[in-house]
Parts: sequence; C-alpha cells; structure tokens
Amino acid sequence: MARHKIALIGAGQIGGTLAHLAGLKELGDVVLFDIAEGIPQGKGLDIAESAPVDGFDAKYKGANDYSAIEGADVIIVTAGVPRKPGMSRDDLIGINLKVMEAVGNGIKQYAPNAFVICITNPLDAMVWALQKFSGLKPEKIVGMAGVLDSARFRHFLAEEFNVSVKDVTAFVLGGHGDDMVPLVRYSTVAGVPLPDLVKMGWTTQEKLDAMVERTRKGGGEIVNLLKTGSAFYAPAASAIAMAESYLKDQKRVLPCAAYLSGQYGVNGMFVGVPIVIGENGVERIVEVEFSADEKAMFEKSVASVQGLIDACKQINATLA
Ligand SMILES: NC(=O)c1ccc[n+]([C@@H]2O[C@H](COP(=O)([O-])OP(=O)(O)OC[C@H]3O[C@@H](n4cnc5c(N)ncnc54)[C@H](O)[C@@H]3O)[C@@H](O)[C@H]2O)c1
Ligand SMILES: O=C(O)C[C@H](O)C(=O)O
Repeated sequence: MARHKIALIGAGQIGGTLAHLAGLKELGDVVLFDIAEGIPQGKGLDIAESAPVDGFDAKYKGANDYSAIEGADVIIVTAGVPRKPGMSRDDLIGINLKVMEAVGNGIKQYAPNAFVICITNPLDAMVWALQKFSGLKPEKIVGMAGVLDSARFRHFLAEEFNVSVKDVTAFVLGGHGDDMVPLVRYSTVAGVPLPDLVKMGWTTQEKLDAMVERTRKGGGEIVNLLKTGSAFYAPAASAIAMAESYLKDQKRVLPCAAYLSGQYGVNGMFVGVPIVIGENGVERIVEVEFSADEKAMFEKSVASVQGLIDACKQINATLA
C-alpha cells in the first residue's frame, strides 16, 4: 500500500515541527510548501537526515509551487503570520485573510479531496474563509484550537493535582479567543468532574478559576515569553493528533472548530465543539448540554467569531 501524502502549507515554526512529528509517527510522506525559497527544502532535508538516527521511513520534499501538494490526503495550513507581544490574534486578520485566499486557490486546484486542518489565526475566521476560498466540503475541513486549549488546561490541572496528564481530561469549546469556554463540568481527573474535586477538598474554587483564566490566556502567555512569535510545539502535536485520527480512522472525539449547520444554535460558522474524526472527516458533531452559565459563555464566544467573520466580509467582498 502506498504511503499517505501529507502536505504542510507554511514551513515556519509549526510547519517544521509538524513535519518532524509526521515522520517520527510514520504518518506518511511529507511535502513542505512555503513562499520563502529554501526554507521548506532546507527543513525537509534536515528532517530526512534525522530519519536514519530515529529509524523512521518517510520521504520529504520542499516546494514553492502548489503543484507539489497534488493528491495530498491531509493538508495542514499554518501559512501566514503569528502575533507578537502586545497584539491580539484578531490583529492578524487582514494579512492572513489574503494568505487564506492564495492557499484556498492552491487546494482547490491541486487537492480538492484532502482533509484540511487550518491552524492560521484568527483561527475560527480563517478556517471559515479557507472553506469559502477552497470550496472544500464542510466535513473535510476543520480548525485546530480546542485540542491545544484543552491540552493546556489538562497540563495546568495535572500540575495542580500532581497526577499524570494521562488521567486528566478536559474540553475547551467555543472560539479560539480569550473568551473561549473551558467546560469544568465536562473536565475530569480519572473520570471525576472538576466541581466534585472541589467539593472533595482536593483543590479550591479559587485555584480552579485561576486555571480556567490561565487557559483562556494560554496563547498570550507563550507569546510574551517567546517575544518573537507564538507557541508551536503543542499546536503541532495537537494538529498531528487530528490528522492521525483521520488517516487511521481512529474516530477520536476531539474539540475542533467545525462547520455548524444548526448544531448549538449556530449556522454557517466554524466554532470549537467536540467532533468525531474518522476516515470520512468530520463524522459526528457531538452536542453536549450546556447549563445556563455555559450557554451564555458559549454565545459570547460565538458572537466574537461572528464579529471576525463580518470583518472578513468587509475586507474581501467576494466573501459576503
Ligand atoms: N490555531 C492555533 O491554536 C494556533 C496556535 C499557534 C499558532 N497559530 C497560528 O499559526 C500561524 C503560523 O504560526 P507559526 O508559528 O508557524 O508562524 P511562522 O511565522 O513561523 O510560519 C509561518 C510561515 O508561513 C509562511 N507564509 C507566509 N505567507 C505565506 C503564503 N502566502 N503561502 C505560504 N506560506 C506563507 C511564512 O513564510 C512562514 O514560513 C500563525 O497565524 C499563528 O498565529 C495558531
Ligand atoms: O496565541 C497565539 O497567538 C497563538 C495560538 O493561537 C496559541 O493559542 O498559542
């Protein structure tokens, strides 16, 4: 059986990490595409030269021409610019929307049947625009944010409870902004919901609230530390988990920005919700019940995403 083909559009910090992880996990052969000449070729060659040491088989190709992505099974998009300290993700909208137009046209021409994972920020608006520009079926395109935001929450929880991250589950839904929705009722340690752990005295409500807030600001925390760009190890690991679920038909239940057509009362937008990813792409959108407070938080987050989509339509009239 031929190996899968994984195309990475954007060969920067996340793109390079994705390429390395895809090889280490033997997910398939990798094409790195970027507008910067030499970067995708250099990163591809460097990683290919690590393969004999780590003992994995994968072919690497760097390219500056979209024809190289032809026939890709999975495409992960990180093309664009990241934020720097003092900026919000939303400040990237103008420049990255133009990038999504070029990327969408490339996908439409060379890989219209791929499963596409968008990472570029502001995430929920960029994945929406990328779907419009590429014409991909809504079940074949998702945005990566919830897996990352949930992983951050899981890390903070595992540190607080001094337990293995493997025994901590978390669901962060909504848009990938500071008003994202970490759902404490649906987050657990060994299956015990977080509010019960507060009742048991294992942590306090104040500490839990602080972890929720730190999760919401998790991206900015890394930006302020790095100063030159944003997080890339955890974002790449998160997108690889999504790609692996598709390529291996794992049917994992992961929080991702998915196209909603009425679910959660939302129509025609991509917002972070739990979905099942299998060989058909988005195979199910899981509609969990919200309390009144959770519903209000989710609606506030959706309103922020709607504002970004409206801004995209203002910038590019073809999207209106
Ligand atoms: N969704 C998330 O959770 C999440 C997490 C982290 C970062 N991000 C976003 O991902 C994006 C990439 O982050 P990064 O750290 O890899 O940035 P980076 O600057 O290291 O890499 C971006 C790459 O995109 C390339 N590029 C720019 N315009 C292009 C175009 N038109 N076509 C092809 N390539 C193009 C650049 O040359 C660069 O190599 C940013 O927008 C960032 O905000 C999102
Ligand atoms: O915060 C950013 O700008 C990058 C990304 O969205 C993140 O959450 O790490």
